[in-house]
Amino acid sequence: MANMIGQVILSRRVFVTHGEESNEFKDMVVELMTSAGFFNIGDFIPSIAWLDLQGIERGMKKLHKRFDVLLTKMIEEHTASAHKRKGKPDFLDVIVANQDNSDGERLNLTNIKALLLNLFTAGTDTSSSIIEWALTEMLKNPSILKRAHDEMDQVIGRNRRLVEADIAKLPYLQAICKETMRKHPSTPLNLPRVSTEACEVNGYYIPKNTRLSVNIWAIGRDPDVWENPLDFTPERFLSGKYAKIDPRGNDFELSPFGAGRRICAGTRMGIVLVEYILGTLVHSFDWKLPNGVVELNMDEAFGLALQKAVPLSAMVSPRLSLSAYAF
Ligand code: HEM
Repeated sequence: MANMIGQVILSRRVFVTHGEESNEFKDMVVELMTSAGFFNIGDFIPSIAWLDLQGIERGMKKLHKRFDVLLTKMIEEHTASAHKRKGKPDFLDVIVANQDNSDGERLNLTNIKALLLNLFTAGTDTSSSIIEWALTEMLKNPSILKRAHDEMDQVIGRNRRLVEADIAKLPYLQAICKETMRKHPSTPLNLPRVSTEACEVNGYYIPKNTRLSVNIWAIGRDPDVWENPLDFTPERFLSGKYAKIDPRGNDFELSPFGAGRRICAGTRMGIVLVEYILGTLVHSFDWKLPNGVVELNMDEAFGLALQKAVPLSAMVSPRLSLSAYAF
């Protein structure tokens, strides 16, 4: 995931091999997302915030230093290879070229590092957790996996891998992604908001400066909105009353990317990443539970992102012709 975002932002994979560095990066993102979701007493009783009773601030500062080393290296390497991208600028080239905007404000190195950190962290853990939950649900419901395979065999066949252009012809795959975003939204409480004015919502008075969270997770499981909300039923998005519901911020029943002015900046990219990577994994492999495992653990771990408490383990075997796996 980080490598795909790296291609867009920096024109290169950020981790060349599956080694220590990429594992460390994943652990750092998970730590950041988990710490960001902690209930920090100091946020609610500001007079004792300086005590940092739970050590959350201390931990975040340590993590910040580790991210800083990684981002500094990425930016230095990008600057050194600028000559190779003449006429083909990437995201970071465009940002650097526009550091001085017309309002007289300047984007400094810290701002640019913060932006990269934001994109890498917001884009990786969110997308990968949806893919992991989708595979888990399919292993739990083999008829869904079979229907997805049948659709892919018809549209793509078994002699090549899925390409992005296939996705538009795979409505069942799209429905699986939507159903996963409904039941397992990767950012369950969205990002917090603060009310700039006092207001009333559904009869509740909300004073000015109140910190508010929208519980996307609960909305996705609300029986007043969804029939059998605890079931995993992608078919609900193929026909009938839910068919037109779209996750891109206009239908509030399903808003895994948030909504409004601060909606996820990577909504379109997130959807494509999830559909493409999940589609490729499902199309390319048969998926089975490891020998001896009969029941899947569906527990959720609390944090800013909704991780599986126990990572998915599965057995995969190839299902395409051998040549389809060649690079
Ligand atoms: C399936 C994948 C993703 C999901 C479910 C997701 C979800 C979210 C959510 C719920 C928010 C908060 C929105 C709000 O406050 O209303 C958010 C913010 C954000 N996301 Fe994503 N995201 C995903 C992928 C990505 C990707 C791929 C990128 C970029 C590479 C990205 C970049 C961002 C950024 C920069 C913000 C902050 C926007 C702001 O506050 O202005 N996200 N995302």
